Amino acid sequence: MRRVALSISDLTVKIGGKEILKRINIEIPERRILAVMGPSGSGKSTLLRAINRLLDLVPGCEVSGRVRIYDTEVYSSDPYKVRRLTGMVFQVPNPFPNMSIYDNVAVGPKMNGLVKDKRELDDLVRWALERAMLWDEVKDRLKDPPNKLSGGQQQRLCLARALALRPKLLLLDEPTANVDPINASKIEEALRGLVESHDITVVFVTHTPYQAVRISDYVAFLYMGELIEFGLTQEIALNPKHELTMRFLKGEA
Ligand SMILES: Nc1ncnc2c1ncn2[C@@H]1O[C@H](COP(=O)(O)OP(=O)(O)OP(=O)(O)O)[C@@H](O)[C@H]1O
Repeated sequence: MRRVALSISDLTVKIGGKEILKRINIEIPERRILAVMGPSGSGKSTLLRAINRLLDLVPGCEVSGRVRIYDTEVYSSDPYKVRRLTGMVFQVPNPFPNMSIYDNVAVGPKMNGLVKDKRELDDLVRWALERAMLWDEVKDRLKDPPNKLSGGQQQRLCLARALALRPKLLLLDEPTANVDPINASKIEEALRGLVESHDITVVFVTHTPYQAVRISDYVAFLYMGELIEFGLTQEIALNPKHELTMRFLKGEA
C-alpha cells in the first residue's frame, strides 16, 4: 500500500491581495509523478513554491489551506525541515559557478551533516550524479567548473545537487524548457528511474503535453489559479472532461 506523499487541501494563495491560487485540492501517492500544466500565468510556479514554502520569501503573500508532505504539515513546521524534505530544480540551470562539479553536489550534504566522512560523501556524490544520468559524462572531470558543461548537463547537475540532499519530494519547474531533446529525454528517464527505484515522489511543471503523457502518473491542469482538472494521466489523456484541458493536450491552448 502506497502512502500519500503530497496532500494539498483548499490551498489559496494571494499576492498583494490578488488571488493567484484558488482552493486547490490535490493528493498523490508516494513514488508517483505529477505533471502540472496550464497556460502561462495560471499559477503553476506559484503552486510549486507553495509546496516548499519558497513563497515565504515573497512580500505581500498570504497562504491559507493545508499542504502536507507525508506526516509533515508544511505550514505549521519549521521551514528548514520542509526544505529538507523537498528538492527543487528551476527552469534555468543555476549551478554554483564558483564551485567544481563535485562540490556543487557535495556542498549540501556536507553543510547538512548527512555524511560522516569523505568516502561516504564520494559515494553520495556518485549516487546523485548517477541518478541524474550524468556520472559517465563527468566522472573524469569532477574538479572542472560547471560552465564547462553544456546547458543540459548543467541542468542534470542541478538535479544531482537536489538529489544529494535525499529529498522525499522533488519539485521541478519546467526542467527541460531550456535543454535540447537528448538532454530532455535523459532528464525524463532520470525522473522515471527515481520514482521506480528510489523513495522519491516528483512534481514537475511542463508546457509539453507529450512529456506529461510520457512520464507522469497524474496530471493537474490549472487555469487562472483554479484546478480545472486533476487525475490519472492515462484517464485524462483519453477522456479529458474540460474543454480547455482537451485543447491544451492537443497543443491548441
Ligand atoms: N512575486 C509575485 N508578485 C506578484 N505577482 C506574482 C508573483 N509571482 C507570481 N505572480 C502572479 O501570479 C500569477 C501566476 O504566476 P505563476 O508564475 O505561478 O504562473 P505560471 O503558470 O507558472 O506561468 P508561466 O507558465 O508563464 O511560468 C501571475 O499572474 C503572476 O503575475
